[in-house]
Amino acid sequence: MVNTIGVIGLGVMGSNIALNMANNGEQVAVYNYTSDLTEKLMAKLEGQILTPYYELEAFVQSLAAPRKIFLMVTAGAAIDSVIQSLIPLLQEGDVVMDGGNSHYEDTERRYDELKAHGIGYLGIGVSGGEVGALTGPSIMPGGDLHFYNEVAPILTKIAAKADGEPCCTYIGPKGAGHFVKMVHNGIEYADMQLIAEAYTFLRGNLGLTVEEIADIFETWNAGELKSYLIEITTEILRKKDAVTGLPLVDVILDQAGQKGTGKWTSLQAIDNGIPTSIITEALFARYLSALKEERVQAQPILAGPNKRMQNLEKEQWIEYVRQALYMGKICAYAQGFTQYKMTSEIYNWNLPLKDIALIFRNGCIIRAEFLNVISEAYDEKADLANLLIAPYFADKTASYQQSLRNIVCEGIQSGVALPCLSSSLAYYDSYRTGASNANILQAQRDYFGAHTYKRNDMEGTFHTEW
Ligand SMILES: NC(=O)C1=CN([C@@H]2O[C@H](COP(=O)(O)OP(=O)(O)OC[C@H]3O[C@@H](n4cnc5c(N)ncnc54)[C@H](OP(=O)(O)O)[C@@H]3O)[C@@H](O)[C@H]2O)C=CC1
Ligand SMILES: O=C(CO)[C@H](O)[C@H](O)COP(=O)(O)O
Repeated sequence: MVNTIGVIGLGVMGSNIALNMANNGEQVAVYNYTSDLTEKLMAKLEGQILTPYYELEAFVQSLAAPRKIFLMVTAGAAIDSVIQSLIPLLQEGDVVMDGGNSHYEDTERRYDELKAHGIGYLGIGVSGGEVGALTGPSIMPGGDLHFYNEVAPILTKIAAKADGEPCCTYIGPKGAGHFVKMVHNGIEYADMQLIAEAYTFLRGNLGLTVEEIADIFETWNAGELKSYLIEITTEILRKKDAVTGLPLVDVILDQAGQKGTGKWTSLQAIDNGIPTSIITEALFARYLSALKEERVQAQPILAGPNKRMQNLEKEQWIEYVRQALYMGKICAYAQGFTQYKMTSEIYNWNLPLKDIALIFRNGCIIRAEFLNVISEAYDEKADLANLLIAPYFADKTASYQQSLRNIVCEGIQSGVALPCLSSSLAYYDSYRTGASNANILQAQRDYFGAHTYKRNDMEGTFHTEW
């Protein structure tokens, strides 16, 4: 049997990626290091042909040369372990692809190791969740272009399509693909948290029911906020708990999980001086949510504002929330794309920002109508410093900033935390401030540590005997 591609790791994502490949005409060999998942997958096949292997060597030998192997295993040590088992079985020219959420620096290390053996290594960001893996994810491949070109016919076939184009494009060398996926997830955290805050305001400050909010989200999803995350949140809000009959969201414990990619996004930004405050606030919101017991204990101890809740005019304030959410989203994506731009310059990756926006239009978790305007902004000016100053976004924020101010002020006055909406406004206001207060910081640093400062009226470095 000669298989055209092999998939290792048959969990949630790997089994569906393998089926997606088979549905697109590939002869797919599958292997999992424990046999249970392989048997489970083989039992649920509906006409698709996958060929299972229970020994790694037989799996590798079944593949046409040069071999193409797609890993979809738990990120971290498991990937290293699989790679170490594969190396003695592979030949020069074979290509190993890692489709998991690996840290891009791990990908660079693995790339170097496999390159020394003449084996190609592609770090491939895959987004779309369980369903996307089967029906078409967004795919972000990084590594050597000639190795990408060998697997591109398969990857582009299995990818989601937007306007008939595959949501898969070559991202850049070495770890660039996994880097782009990592920041995608950071943006995802911010987008999710912004939606959660809009929900909080509609529910708490406007007193709307979960069903009413579902209807509002459905309406929003027909306009400029149209996105997968708004769409699924509408469905989530409509779901009733089978046990209590309550909206399911009302019985879900308010402690958010996370698997690390959002944290890595913030750490990378902090390490490299990239301002991603909204993304990081979204991460911290998850961390604070995890302190459930402490929050419950603090609730009766800590005072809130004296001000009583205002009776807000609903229709008007629903529109403010919509505009505030859109504006928050613009600021969060501006931060994520700034992280792409600045990191691309650090590594000399030449990341294709316009194409990244294009491949995010379908398949991935942050897919949205909005990505069309982002791609247009980079089409007009490839070296745009920040999305906020692109004409479309400058006009939009000019129209919507007052709504964001209204919502943030009302949240502050009523004692409702809106960390990402507030952070969006602070980012917007800071970015549009030509003369900031960093002069005070520089003076303080020079006062206590003789760190010196620069002047805005003459060249040179100065120190004052304060
Ligand atoms: N779920 C999602 O929505 C998305 C996930 N991802 C990423 O894709 C990757 C896979 O995720 P997912 O399919 O959800 O995870 P699962 O937990 O469902 O699957 C993990 C797979 O890795 C295998 N595995 C675990 N440890 C080892 C090991 N030491 N050696 C060999 N194989 C091992 C597991 O085999 P066994 O069960 O037999 O141990 C299983 O096949 C992760 O990196 C994840 O972050 C990316 C995009 C979306
Ligand atoms: O990559 C993904 C989506 O794009 C995965 O679903 C990932 O697990 C999401 O991150 P987290 O679990 O930290 O919320």
